[in-house]
Amino acid sequence: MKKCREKCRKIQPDKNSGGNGGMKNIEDLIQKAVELQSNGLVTGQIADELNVSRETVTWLLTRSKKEVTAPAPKDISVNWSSIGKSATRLHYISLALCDMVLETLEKTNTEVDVVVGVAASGIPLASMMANELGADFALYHSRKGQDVVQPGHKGTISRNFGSVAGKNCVIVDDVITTGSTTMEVIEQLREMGAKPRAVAVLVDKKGADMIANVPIQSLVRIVRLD
Ligand SMILES: O=P(O)(O)OC[C@H]1O[C@H](OP(=O)(O)OP(=O)(O)O)[C@H](O)[C@@H]1O
Repeated sequence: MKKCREKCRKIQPDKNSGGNGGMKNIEDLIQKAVELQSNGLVTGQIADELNVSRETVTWLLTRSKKEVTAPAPKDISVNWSSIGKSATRLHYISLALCDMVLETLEKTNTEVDVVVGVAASGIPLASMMANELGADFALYHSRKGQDVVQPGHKGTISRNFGSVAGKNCVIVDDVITTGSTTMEVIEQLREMGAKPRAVAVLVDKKGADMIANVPIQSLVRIVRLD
């Protein structure tokens, strides 16, 4: 623990931001949405960047023009930059996710062959988890990361890293919002002959136990009461 504290002291607090990448309230979120829009990002990209729904982005951008009368959409903005900024913190979080995945896979006596990181935000955690589990690391580029998404376009496994065919896979991402990316990765891996066995994420905003028959493990699961 002393070693941990020594390492942790090296992590620099963000100036002017309270240490969480600068988004503390709705006004910060609005400002960030406007900034991303002026950098050329479209609604879906801003939504992914802020880990909120498209509807919320539309609301934030309208509100920035002081035009809004509608109440805010029911949504939760996820900012995990206090973890993502530090390899040390990512490492400890990846250990927790490994523990949760192993607990799930023990029930079916399944070994992990490959940890598949979903680009971009799933990559650092997946890489650290693969190291810890003694498994290969593979990288999945989702459809929505493509410049122009046409019907029939598929996501891809990067050839620079591990392959997945015939292997037990654990899929790692940062956040599940609608679950469409997770669904896509599972379906795509199955088409490639892989066996998706578990999904590990930091935050599951959908509150799902399973997606396409694959168990979901999350550090934090959001469950709406309304
Ligand atoms: O459950 P969903 O509604 O599909 O949304 C979740 C996905 O959206 C974000 O990915 P994005 O493609 O924006 O890439 P990023 O990792 O670079 O943020 C996030 O990292 C998940 O992969």
